[in-house]
Amino acid sequence: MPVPPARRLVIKLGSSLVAGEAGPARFARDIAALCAEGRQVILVSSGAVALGRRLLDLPRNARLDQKQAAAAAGQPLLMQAWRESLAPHGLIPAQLLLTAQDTEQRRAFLNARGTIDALLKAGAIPIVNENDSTATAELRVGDNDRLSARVAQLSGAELLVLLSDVDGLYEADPRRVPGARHIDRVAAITPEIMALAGDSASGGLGTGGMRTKLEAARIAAAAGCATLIGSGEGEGALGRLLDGLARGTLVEATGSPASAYKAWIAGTLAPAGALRIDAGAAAALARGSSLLPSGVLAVDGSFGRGDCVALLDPAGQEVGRGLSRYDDGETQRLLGARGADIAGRLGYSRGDELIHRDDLVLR
Ligand SMILES: Nc1ncnc2c1ncn2[C@@H]1O[C@H](COP(=O)(O)OP(=O)(O)O)[C@@H](O)[C@H]1O
Ligand SMILES: N[C@@H](CCC(=O)OP(=O)(O)O)C(=O)O
Repeated sequence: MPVPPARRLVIKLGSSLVAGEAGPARFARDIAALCAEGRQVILVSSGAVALGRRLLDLPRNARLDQKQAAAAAGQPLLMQAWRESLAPHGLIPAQLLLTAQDTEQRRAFLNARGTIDALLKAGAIPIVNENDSTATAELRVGDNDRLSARVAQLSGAELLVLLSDVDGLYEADPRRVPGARHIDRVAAITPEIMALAGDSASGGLGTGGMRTKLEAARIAAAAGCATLIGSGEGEGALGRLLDGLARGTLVEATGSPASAYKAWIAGTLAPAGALRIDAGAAAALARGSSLLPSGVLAVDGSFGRGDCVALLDPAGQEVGRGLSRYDDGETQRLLGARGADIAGRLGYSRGDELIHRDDLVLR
């Protein structure tokens, strides 16, 4: 099965793989090989609850508060296991504990995105888990399949790999129906496809089963990211899956991460304010440039960093919209400034552009 090439990948590893006997060490060689090829790898690792439950001797059917306690005790063990696995390959793990809010609220989303970008630039491997110990019932994503899809969305990944104890989607749970047929490729997550998926049956370690994997694939697809569901069992499983040597289920993406991100800016956001720009700036934007402070004449409305603002030309026509790097007060102080003046005027700089071209959509 040909696997789409991806520069940035999110790889999610289920509890049964990470907190089981073999631990995460068997993935390290394949992760190192991906990095050596110049690919950017973000891991979403489950396992904190299972490891902590063992350490604290809590029952399998623990209450929510006991699971939260288990996650608090297990998370350091999980990171220790990853550190010991990655260090021999010269790789540095970095922990990110996210809540649902971090992936849904725009400012938190952009913050998490910035941190992941900075970690990848510094050569580290971001290892994400949900912040289980403090997330309340209403604020939880609840399973790492969906969390990993949110991470794929916020990091602009092209491929989400869901590694589990099963080599993809079957027409029925193969643990319950031994002769069930394997499905190689899914063009879209329709209700008929969703109906094939059952809950977790992996001896009580996993959360969500195939259902949450398909929900994750649907979120990822809408963000322009394909999903590959496969087995992570055995040495070299990740490499074999990505090389098309082991079977899995590929769920296709709709469009690209960049087009999905721009559609999100253009369609889902109501602008919080507006920037009146001059004719030169409007022409530069049409040529594909970012918006610099020197082309902005006036600031309307009240907006924060990361908020969406409309861009109005001298005739008052909206020529586009984008996410502002500076809030309304900062933007006001930057009117007419050149890049080099920004730090002088504000005492700091978040970059020369008011709106970077990647965060900008023209009408
Ligand atoms: N249609 C299906 N195809 C494949 N697996 C299924 C299906 N329905 C339910 N499952 C179950 O989903 C399990 C994988 O999910 P889960 O136990 O949550 O794993 P993980 O911990 O890796 O997230 C499989 O072991 C399998 O028993
Ligand atoms: N955040 C939890 C994992 C939740 C979860 O989705 O588990 P799994 O189905 O094994 O990927 C933990 O670290 O134990």
